[in-house]
Amino acid sequence: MPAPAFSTPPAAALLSSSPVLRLDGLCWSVRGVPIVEDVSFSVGEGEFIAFIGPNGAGKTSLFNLISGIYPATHGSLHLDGADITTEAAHARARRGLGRTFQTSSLWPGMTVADHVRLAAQAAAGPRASYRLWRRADRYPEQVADTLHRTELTHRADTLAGALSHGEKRKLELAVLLVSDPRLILLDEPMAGVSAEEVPALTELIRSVHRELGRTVLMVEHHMDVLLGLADRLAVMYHGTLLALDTPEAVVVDPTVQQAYLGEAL
Ligand SMILES: Nc1ncnc2c1ncn2[C@@H]1O[C@H](COP(=O)(O)OP(=O)(O)OP(=O)(O)O)[C@@H](O)[C@H]1O
Repeated sequence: MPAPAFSTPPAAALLSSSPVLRLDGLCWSVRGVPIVEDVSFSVGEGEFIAFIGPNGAGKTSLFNLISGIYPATHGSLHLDGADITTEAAHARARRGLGRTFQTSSLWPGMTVADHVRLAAQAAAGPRASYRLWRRADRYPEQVADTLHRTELTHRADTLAGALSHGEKRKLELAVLLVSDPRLILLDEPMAGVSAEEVPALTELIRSVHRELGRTVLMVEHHMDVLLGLADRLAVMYHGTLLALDTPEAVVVDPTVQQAYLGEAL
C-alpha cells in the first residue's frame, strides 16, 4: 500500500513540552546596523504563532534567519533540540523546515501539476533523476493528494501564470506541503490576494495547522485573519520582539499600543 503523502503526528506529539524551535538571543546586523536584535522565544509542537509589526520591523529578516537564508550575527537556533545556527537553508529544509516567500516564486510557463511533481522529486533527494521529473506517472499519489488538499485538482493542467493570486498562493502552499515539512513559515500569504479569495486561503492554512497538525509561523498584516488562526501573536518593532502572548493579551498590551501610536491593531 502506498505511503500517504501527508503524515499526521499523533495527538501525544502535540502535547509534547519540548520545543520544536528555540531562538536564543538571535541577532542580525548589516554593516554594523542592527536589523534583528536579541530575539528569544520557543515554539511548541503544533503551535501557530503569527508575527505582526510595522513595515521594516524585521519580520521577514527574522524568517530569513530561521530558514537559513541569512546567517545569524549572534545567538543560536535549535530545531528539535539540534543546534542549526550555522546550518545552510537546504540542510534545515531536510530537517522539515519549509517556507514561502512574500513575493511569488512560481514559474509562469509551468503547469500546476508539474510544480508539485518537481517539488516532490526535489524532496525525494539528490538521487532522484531530474531528467524524469516531467513524466506524468512520477509521484502520482503525492501530486494528487497535494492538489486535492490545496483545492487545485481542477487546475492541474493550468499554467501557473494563468492562476489568480489566491490560486498562486495555494500552489506555493502545495509546493511546500508535498515535501511534508513539520515546521512551516508563511511570509504574508495573503499579499496580493483579492478580498473574495482571503476566506478560502485562510481555511486552507487553518486545515494545514489543525488537520495536518503542522507547526506554523506566519507573518501577516490582516489582523482579522490572524485572530481566528493564531495561538500566540508576536509583535516585532525596530528589530526586537516587543510582545509574544495570546491575541487577547497582545491587543490590550499598552507597550504594543504605544508602538502603534494608538492605531488599531
Ligand atoms: N539584505 C538586507 N540588507 C540591508 N538591509 C536589509 C536587508 N534586508 C532587510 N533590510 C532592512 O531591514 C529592515 C527590516 O526589513 P524586513 O523586510 O525584515 O521588515 P518587515 O518587518 O518584514 O517589513 P514588511 O512588513 O514591510 O515586509 C528594513 O529596514 C530593511 O530595509
